Amino acid sequence: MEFTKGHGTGNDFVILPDPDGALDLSPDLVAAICDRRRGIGADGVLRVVRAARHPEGVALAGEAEWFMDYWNSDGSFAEMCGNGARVFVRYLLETGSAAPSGAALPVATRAGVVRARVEGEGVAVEMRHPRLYDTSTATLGHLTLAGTAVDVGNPHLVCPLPAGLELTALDLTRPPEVDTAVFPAGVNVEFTAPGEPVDGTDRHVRMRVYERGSAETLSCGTGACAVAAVALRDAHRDTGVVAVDVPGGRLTVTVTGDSCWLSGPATLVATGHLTRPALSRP
Ligand SMILES: N[C@@H](CCC[C@H](N)C(=O)O)C(=O)O
Repeated sequence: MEFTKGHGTGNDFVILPDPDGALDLSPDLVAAICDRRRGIGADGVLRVVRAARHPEGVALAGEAEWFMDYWNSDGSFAEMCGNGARVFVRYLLETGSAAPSGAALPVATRAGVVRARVEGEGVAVEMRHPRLYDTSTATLGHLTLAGTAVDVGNPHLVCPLPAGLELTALDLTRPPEVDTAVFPAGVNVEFTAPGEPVDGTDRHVRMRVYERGSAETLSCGTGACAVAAVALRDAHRDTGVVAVDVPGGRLTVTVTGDSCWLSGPATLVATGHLTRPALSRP
């Protein structure tokens, strides 16, 4: 099985080309591939399938040639992955699976079709417009934080830290406790703190994230969109440009009345051959 490894601001993925949807990918195999000691190691897997050849992509095949079949590192599915979509597009272009053009490139996902464009070294993806829909809490040990629930195709809970508490002080080695009545399918939890002003942006936020299905990651694109939407709401704005610093770098989110663009670096770092026996785990 051929693979490519790539990342967007440190959110890393194993990319598996499977144009005809012939690969027998299972949760166990995904978890084995993502294992950082016995496998290749990644936050998730991106299977590259023709939309027409994937059961969840076929209805979108008229709009997009390729379906991003995203899996979390524990072998669970997610509806959407913002950094994954940016790396997926980089892969399509670098392998010649899609032709570079002035027009935005459509990609089918479980959350619908997203459109992408190359911006120098980076890739920008037009995401679903974030929808703020509830309030809830996340608990880490003795610390309970209030937050805003945001739908970006997948679920998020954005929790600003109280003044005086630093992001580095949080222990994210364990999952935050969340209200399963509000988040029956689980949730990605972002912890945020304000950043210093950044030229060309309206807001600057720093964040750490505990991802559903992947634990703490260095970056989360949908999470950055959720964080930007909450930052703009808190500034009494509907639109604006927000710099979101994640442990793996900087993402920029541009929210207009009807669109939300996520941009940042997207890089391919290696290709190789995966042997299934080598992935067997005790
Ligand atoms: N890192 C991703 C989000 C991946 C999916 C998430 N863990 C979930 O289960 O919803 C991103 O960049 O958006």
